[in-house]
Amino acid sequence: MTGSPLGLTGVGVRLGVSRVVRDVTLDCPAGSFVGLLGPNGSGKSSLLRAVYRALPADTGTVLLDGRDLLRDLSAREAAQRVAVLAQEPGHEVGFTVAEMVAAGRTPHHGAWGRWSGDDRTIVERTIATVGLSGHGHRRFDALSGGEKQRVLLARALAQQPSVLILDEPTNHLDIGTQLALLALVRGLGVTVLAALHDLNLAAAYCDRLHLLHHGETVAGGTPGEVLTPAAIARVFGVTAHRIAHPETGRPHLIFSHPSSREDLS
Ligand SMILES: Nc1ncnc2c1ncn2[C@@H]1O[C@H](COP(=O)(O)OP(=O)(O)OP(=O)(O)O)[C@@H](O)[C@H]1O
Repeated sequence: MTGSPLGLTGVGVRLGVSRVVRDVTLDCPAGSFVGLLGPNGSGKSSLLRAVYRALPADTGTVLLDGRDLLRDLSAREAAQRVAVLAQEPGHEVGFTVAEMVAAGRTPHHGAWGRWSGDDRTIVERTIATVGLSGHGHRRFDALSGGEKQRVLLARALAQQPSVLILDEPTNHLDIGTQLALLALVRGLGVTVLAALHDLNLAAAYCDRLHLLHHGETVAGGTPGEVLTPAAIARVFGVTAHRIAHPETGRPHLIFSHPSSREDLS
């Protein structure tokens, strides 16, 4: 792999007797937004979990800033460099927004380490970045799902990671909040590897895409290269018509409903 912040080579994950990820190789160039696509059960979350070390990879290597993330970095070093925003907004109770975001600093000084002015500045800045200035005192458990995801994004950014991992971060969010969250992440310029379900959101926001099917990468490249009607039919079993988005020119898919598919045949 090159000097990219994150590079996976031949990564495989076994769960019980099942091989759920097989020989995945991909590269996340600095500042890029890389999307992982695939049907339910295709291995997206398992692959991401292997990258952030919540699951063991039984084959392959993951290089982070040139170091072997799975073997050479301590848990704390890995936590300093890889931040995760998962699909379910948290259910943590009793914490304020500021306390939740402050937890992102823990890997940098340990649970009982000294809290510095820099930490405070980083927390305030990341709360502002996600548009929640003035909300630091609010109770996290009283926020809407979209606000919670913004707080959890701020917590991830407060880690000042090399790489941000997103696992279906916009599930359960309304379309306006989905767009706002992805635009926010994209505008940060951080290196992102994200599992996404919505192919059109992936086309709109990702620089590169990798399509997983039964745990294997079946296509990789730009949205235009990956999101072909043939690949969509093969992997998702649906008919898609591709147009250019009228504003951005990026690929945009329109799906046939099963009845109209029958009409077409
Ligand atoms: N603990 C487990 N033991 C055995 N198999 C598992 C376990 N957890 C998940 N799997 C299987 O691993 C495969 C990959 O699941 P994974 O959650 O990684 O896919 P995904 O692409 O993220 O799916 P989704 O889009 O539904 O979230 C699935 O077939 C799933 O049933």
